[in-house]
Amino acid sequence: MGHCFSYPSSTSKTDLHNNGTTNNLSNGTKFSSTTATTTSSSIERRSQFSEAASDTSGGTMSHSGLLLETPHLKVYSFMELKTATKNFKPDSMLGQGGFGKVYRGWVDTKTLAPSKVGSGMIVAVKRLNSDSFQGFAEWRSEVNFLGMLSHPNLVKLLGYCREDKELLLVYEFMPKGSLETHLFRRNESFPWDLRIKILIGAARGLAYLHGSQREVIYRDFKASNILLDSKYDAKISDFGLAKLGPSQEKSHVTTRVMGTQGYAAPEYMATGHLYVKSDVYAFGVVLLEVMTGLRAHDPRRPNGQESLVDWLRPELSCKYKVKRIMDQGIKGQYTSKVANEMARITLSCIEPEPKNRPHMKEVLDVLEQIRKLNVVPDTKSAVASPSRSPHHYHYRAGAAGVERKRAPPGRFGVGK
Ligand SMILES: Nc1ncnc2c1ncn2[C@@H]1O[C@H](COP(=O)(O)OP(=O)(O)OP(=O)(O)O)[C@@H](O)[C@H]1O
Repeated sequence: MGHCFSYPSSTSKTDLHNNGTTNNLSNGTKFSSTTATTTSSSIERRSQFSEAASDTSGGTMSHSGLLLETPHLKVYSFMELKTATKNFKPDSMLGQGGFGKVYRGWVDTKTLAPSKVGSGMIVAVKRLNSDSFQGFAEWRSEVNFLGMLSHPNLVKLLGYCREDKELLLVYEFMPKGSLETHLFRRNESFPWDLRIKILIGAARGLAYLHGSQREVIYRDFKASNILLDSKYDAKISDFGLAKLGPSQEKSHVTTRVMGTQGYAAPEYMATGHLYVKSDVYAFGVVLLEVMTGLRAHDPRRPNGQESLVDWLRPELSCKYKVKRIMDQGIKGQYTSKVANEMARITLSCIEPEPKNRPHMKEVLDVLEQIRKLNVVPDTKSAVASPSRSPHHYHYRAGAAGVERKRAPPGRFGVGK
């Protein structure tokens, strides 16, 4: 056990690693039973918006819920967005999520009015499947949250459209796609320095949400919701499941468990109790994905390995095991110290008990220290595999070789 580390950490300034229990709670087996919660999602959604309304003045009640006043968002007609996307032509599709398709569109840089293809600036237009109640709830949540919040690490919502059954959202365009695409959908391995840069940006975004006047629980943190701008700066997208946290130090109790398989915190799966620390757990899962290059949940893996956390949690506390689980594609781009510090912070984020997890601000501090630590990469391996060098990495959203369309991710608790 000489190589196994224990808590507390001697290097961290923050008190991150003071709980050593490594419990193999299997969220993978639990959530199928918890998704059978009987209360309807409409109740949950209504309570969310009455909370939102109590904090923001000037909302207008539509027949199906509260849409807060968001004066800086542009309201588009369906016709305008049809024009901006070349009639939602399949070749302008950027991607597909559980609730709709995302298209490339063009708008005027100043007025944001739809423009001809090739003039003005590119935007991403999400057209939601409007036939499910959940689709509408996600659309409304997105408009309300992103209409109120603004931060360099949150994707910018520029406008929206609601016309008959059509629900659309217009976002700033993120040319480098999502972290998920880079980690799992490309043959070329994604360089370590970009991975850590992205994690820091995402941590900053989440810390901002948790630190806002009335804390926001994001609830769907995962690699596919971390979008990347031209400099690989991370921006959190998709506020469809976000919730305002409870006042005081209580948890938010949801009547229906929703999220994405592999990322949901055990307390949330088991009880529906939601804390900002539930987001910290999901962040820890993303840390593990970034370290290993493996998906949070993969039913194609052998028995017992489907859930990344359940499978690899024990490996995170032993130095020699950490080395073994690191993504082979980035060998030589990080030091052993970096790998071990990553393992420590990951382990503390995925602590079974929410109160034992660090705050996002602490996670951010640790990641910034880890970035500074990584000054002496193993140059021998970097030379041995030049194609893996960070400088050779290129990506363009929608470019050939990048999967544009995919099966909806394994979200649960929703009626799609
Ligand atoms: N602002 C954007 N700029 C560029 N591409 C985007 C943008 N928003 C979304 N996309 C692309 O569209 C894809 C689908 O996004 P969407 O948010 O609908 O789904 P998701 O987050 O991948 O899955 P789900 O919504 O089911 O959780 C993304 O993976 C990304 O490739």
